[in-house]
Amino acid sequence: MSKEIYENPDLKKERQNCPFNKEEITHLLDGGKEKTIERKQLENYILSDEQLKDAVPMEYLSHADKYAEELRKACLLMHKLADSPAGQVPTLRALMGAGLGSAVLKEGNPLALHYVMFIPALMGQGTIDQQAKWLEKAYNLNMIGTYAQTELGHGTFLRGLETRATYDPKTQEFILESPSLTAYKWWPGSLGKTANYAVVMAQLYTKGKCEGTHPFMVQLRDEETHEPLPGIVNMWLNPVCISSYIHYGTYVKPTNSKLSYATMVFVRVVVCQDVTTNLRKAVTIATRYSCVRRQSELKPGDREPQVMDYQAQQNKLLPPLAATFAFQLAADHLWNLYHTANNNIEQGDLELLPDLHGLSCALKALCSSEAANFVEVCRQSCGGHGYMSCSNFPRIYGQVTAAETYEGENTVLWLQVARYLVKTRKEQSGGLSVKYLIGEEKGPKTVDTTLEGIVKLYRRAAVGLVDVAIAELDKSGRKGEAPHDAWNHAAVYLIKAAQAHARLFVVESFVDSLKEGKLSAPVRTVLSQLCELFIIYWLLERSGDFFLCSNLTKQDLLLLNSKYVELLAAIRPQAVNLVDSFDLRDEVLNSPLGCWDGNVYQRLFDEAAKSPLNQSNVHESFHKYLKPLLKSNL
Ligand SMILES: CCCCCCCCCCC/C=C/C(=O)SCCNC(=O)CCNC(=O)[C@H](O)C(C)(C)COP(=O)(O)OP(=O)(O)OC[C@H]1O[C@@H](n2cnc3c(N)ncnc32)[C@H](O)[C@@H]1OP(=O)(O)O
Ligand SMILES: Cc1cc2nc3c(=O)[nH]c(=O)nc-3n(C[C@H](O)[C@H](O)[C@H](O)COP(=O)(O)OP(=O)(O)OC[C@H]3O[C@@H](n4cnc5c(N)ncnc54)[C@H](O)[C@@H]3O)c2cc1C
Repeated sequence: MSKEIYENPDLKKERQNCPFNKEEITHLLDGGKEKTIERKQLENYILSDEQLKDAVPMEYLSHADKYAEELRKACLLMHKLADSPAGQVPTLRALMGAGLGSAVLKEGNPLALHYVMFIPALMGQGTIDQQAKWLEKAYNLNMIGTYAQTELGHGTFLRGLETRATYDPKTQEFILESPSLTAYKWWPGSLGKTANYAVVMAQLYTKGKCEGTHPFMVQLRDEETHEPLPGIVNMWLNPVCISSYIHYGTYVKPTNSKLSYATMVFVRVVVCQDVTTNLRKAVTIATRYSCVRRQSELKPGDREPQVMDYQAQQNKLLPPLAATFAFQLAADHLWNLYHTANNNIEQGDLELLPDLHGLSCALKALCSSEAANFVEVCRQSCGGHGYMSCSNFPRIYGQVTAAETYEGENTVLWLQVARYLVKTRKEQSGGLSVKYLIGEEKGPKTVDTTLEGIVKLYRRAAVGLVDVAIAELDKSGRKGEAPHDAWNHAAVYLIKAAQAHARLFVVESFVDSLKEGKLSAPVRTVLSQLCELFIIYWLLERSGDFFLCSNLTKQDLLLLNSKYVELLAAIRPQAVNLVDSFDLRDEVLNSPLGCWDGNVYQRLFDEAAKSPLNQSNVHESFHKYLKPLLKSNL
């Protein structure tokens, strides 16, 4: 007789009479029906392998054992690549980030940097000959690389990196050295124990002149023994300059000195998608749990309600739910810009490089910071159980907050965006992502609170805040301040302008995607409600920006607040159906709170029982420490 599949009755009720086709949203998020089929086949292929399952929860292993266990599984995954039903590239993409990969490698993939930074650096900056020499070796895993840029003393200020690569024309070699403790490469993933090669960013010196930071291929460890090569600690020999600009001993300047930063741009684009995947996990866990959890008393004398029925809980969870769609659609637009810009750059056309740099900085900073805030709200919305390690919130939060720092610390990236906006506004130039700075909203500044009217408010705020920042810079200039001082003293305004620019891009991506998308009426309805909820939410959160730059009134704000709470109530009944549409398997969620069947309490209990401390009634430490204390009559 088939085993009855348990489904929490409340979740079961939530799923009845869903007014839209969940699979249609799944296909939209996957990029089409075929992609969904491919993803599910790959998930089955990976998650059915018993050797990839953890014998004990990772949190109970030592640091060294965690590393060894993750490396064991990472290597096993690489062996499985060849037979993957989805092909190598889609499989690698799925295994590197917060999705399928995190279901197997819960503490992180020791080989991630090899694929996410080392190989892209070779592809983006290596010469044809260098690619011929190294790419096949890297793809065949005959070498494991990392991307070593950050030093103990410098991570942000690349022009301040201390590692030097001095070209010796006699031997036609580069001597790499870390001249000081603060020059030691620090932070690069896999550098400690896994990688035997690295792309090292170093200041290139030739003929006594510093030509700025350039990438170098450096062998770190013996390919057989894995022992660090002699002198690897503070003097690295025999590196090779990647995309060498040394031609017969003479340095030839690249067409754009920032092309050596291209790998970072690529990862910033990828990070937007990855933090969105993590946010989707957090929202799914919190939403399902909030429909299983019953607590307190809403109507006196009634049964304890599902906590999702509190407006306060909806206010916590529905904006992040909407954000997962907003960030996904914006990341898709950015990805398309990346491909267009990269294809142009390969033809020598660098025109889109500033747009790509500006937008990738803006979106990486916005998606990572907003996702981090939203993940924490999701964690808090689950009360004490959200605080448990097994809830998976601590791990998700750690991964998303890391993205606020790596690949360019967010504040620094916001200032890069501001630099790009100020320059664009002043030159009335700029391409794709600042089109509205040129064609700013003309006409009366009256406010209408329709979707189109709200988008116009975002445009006014984006342009207006750039103009406020420029006015601050000009005011400082008139007081005789040097440009760098004026820039520093306008930082608060500059960052506000950059953030408003990023939010406008996300809002327009969401609205445009719904306009252009071939969606069924029911899906369009629910996604339009999420879109309107999200853009009103952000407006209410940042109302000061809008008061500063438009004729928004107190009445308008009260009207928008009423619209907001109406939308909370309208979307509430579809919350579980929307997160079900993400189609995230329990193994990917890796949380008793978010499991599809809602069997939360039994799974929490089973997780607690796995703790080593719960394998005996009295831990040995009692006899060593506590018992003597109890007897000591202090
Ligand atoms: C499916 C897979 C999922 C994977 C999941 C993700 C896993 C990710 C793992 C990542 C691990 C982490 C890796 C790292 O952290 S690697 C190290 C990252 N470090 C950084 O990002 C450093 C940040 N700092 C910088 O980028 C630069 O120092 C900074 C831009 C801040 C300043 O550089 P610089 O001082 O040289 O430049 P200026 O500010 O003076 O500007 C000069 C002009 O150059 C333009 N510019 C600057 N950067 C770029 C760029 N990257 N591309 C293009 N153009 C650039 C800038 O706009 C100026 O132009 P104008 O003169 O025209 O204004
Ligand atoms: C999980 C993780 C993985 C990483 N992986 C790698 C890797 O694989 N390879 C690699 O090379 N690096 C890696 N890094 C390092 C990462 O790239 C750096 O930490 C990051 O670039 C920030 O630089 P920093 O640490 O020097 O911070 P700092 O720049 O020292 O930041 C400290 C403070 O100074 C502020 N600040 C700095 N400059 C300015 C400015 N111009 N204006 C205003 N404020 C400023 C910052 O906003 C911040 O508040 C990783 C980091 C993390 C957390």
